[in-house]
Amino acid sequence: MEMAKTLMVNANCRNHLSFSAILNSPKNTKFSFSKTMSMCSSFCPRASSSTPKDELPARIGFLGLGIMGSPMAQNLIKAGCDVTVWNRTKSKCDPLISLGAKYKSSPEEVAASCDVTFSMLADPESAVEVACGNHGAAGGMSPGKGYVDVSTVDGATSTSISSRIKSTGALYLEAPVSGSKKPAEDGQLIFLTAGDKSLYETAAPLLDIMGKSRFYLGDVGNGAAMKLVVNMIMGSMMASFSEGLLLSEKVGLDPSTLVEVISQGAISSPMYSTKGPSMVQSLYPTAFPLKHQQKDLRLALGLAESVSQPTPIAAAANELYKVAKSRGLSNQDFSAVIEALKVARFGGQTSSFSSETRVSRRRSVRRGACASA
Ligand SMILES: NC(=O)C1=CN([C@@H]2O[C@H](COP(=O)(O)OP(=O)(O)OC[C@H]3O[C@@H](n4cnc5c(N)ncnc54)[C@H](OP(=O)(O)O)[C@@H]3O)[C@@H](O)[C@H]2O)C=CC1
Ligand SMILES: O=CC(=O)O
Repeated sequence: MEMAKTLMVNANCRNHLSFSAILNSPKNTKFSFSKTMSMCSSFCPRASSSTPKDELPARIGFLGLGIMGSPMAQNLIKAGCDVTVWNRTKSKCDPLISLGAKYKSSPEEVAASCDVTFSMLADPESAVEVACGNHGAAGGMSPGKGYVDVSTVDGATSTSISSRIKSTGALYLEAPVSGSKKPAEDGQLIFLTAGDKSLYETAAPLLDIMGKSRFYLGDVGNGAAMKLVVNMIMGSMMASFSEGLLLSEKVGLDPSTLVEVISQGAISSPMYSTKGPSMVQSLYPTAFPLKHQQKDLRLALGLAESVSQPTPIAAAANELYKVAKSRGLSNQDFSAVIEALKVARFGGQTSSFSSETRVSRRRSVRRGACASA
């Protein structure tokens, strides 16, 4: 078995089991880990020291080199991994090839030439296409290999990809990430994994290169569900923050001061502190595309529907993101959802946080207050 020659798993959890020992175990899916392993089976922070290069899976594939996939693959290359890349738009492979990555011209060829293949695709449709479509990764999978899908998709999609991959004898792990462009660049992602535990252990040193922590959540679907719940909350938070910024401005307050006030209190969040200042300037440099946030809300609402859980706040937020999409903001950062709340006026111009409008509005609010006093 190709993988077996290199795999010592999970320095982080202090378990040094070879991959061959795991796969050849009579109870493959229930191999007997030490108590230490069961203690850290749910949550593991990143290993404090880096895993020696010769303990990493030998050949790593990476499919999908968008905002997230590119820096994730780059971190693997920089850590000394042997990485083979593929992306639908080939030009996005070039910077990684110049860093030392190999290139194959289809997901199938990548999977055939690698031990563990990661995929980071836009949505359920592309995740299925790349895994199971014509010349998809499944065509190159076989026993001893693993497929780790880190895209944000719904549980049903993940389950169907899992079935196809496992029908080849390979292992499957869903591992969506929490954390955006900057955490991806800094190797600070949070992995929400579920599926084959032995592949989780094999992939752990790689996850630790790309992320700061990882959760193992059990059966396929649980990682997807956790990610959707997190992003449902995030989408609603951003919509609510947008309302607050615009309301503060309309009543004559400085939205930048609101951002500062929030940063010091109980609802402080890195998301508000990082995105707030640019939102005040009506700037939305893309880290997490708005179309993906709306996709996640749509999928989260489907998840809620499947268990009859009311989610009225998320449903309202979803409508707002749909409006933003219809205004051509799909590829802007999801903080551009604030634009959906700006009232059209002056021949179609929407309001903005220009200091001029802020000052004049503050004056007129004060005038109104005096007049009614
Ligand atoms: N950006 C973020 O902050 C975060 C994103 N995510 C999730 O990660 C995933 C990727 O996000 P991100 O990198 O931002 O997205 P991007 O839109 O930047 O990249 C999407 C990737 O999917 C590929 N793709 C899209 N459609 C197809 C298709 N039909 N066939 C093959 N490949 C396709 C794109 O290829 P091409 O280059 O050819 O278009 C590209 O590689 C999404 O599921 C997103 O929800 C999770 C956490 C954070
Ligand atoms: O999915 C987006 C994120 O920031 O996490």
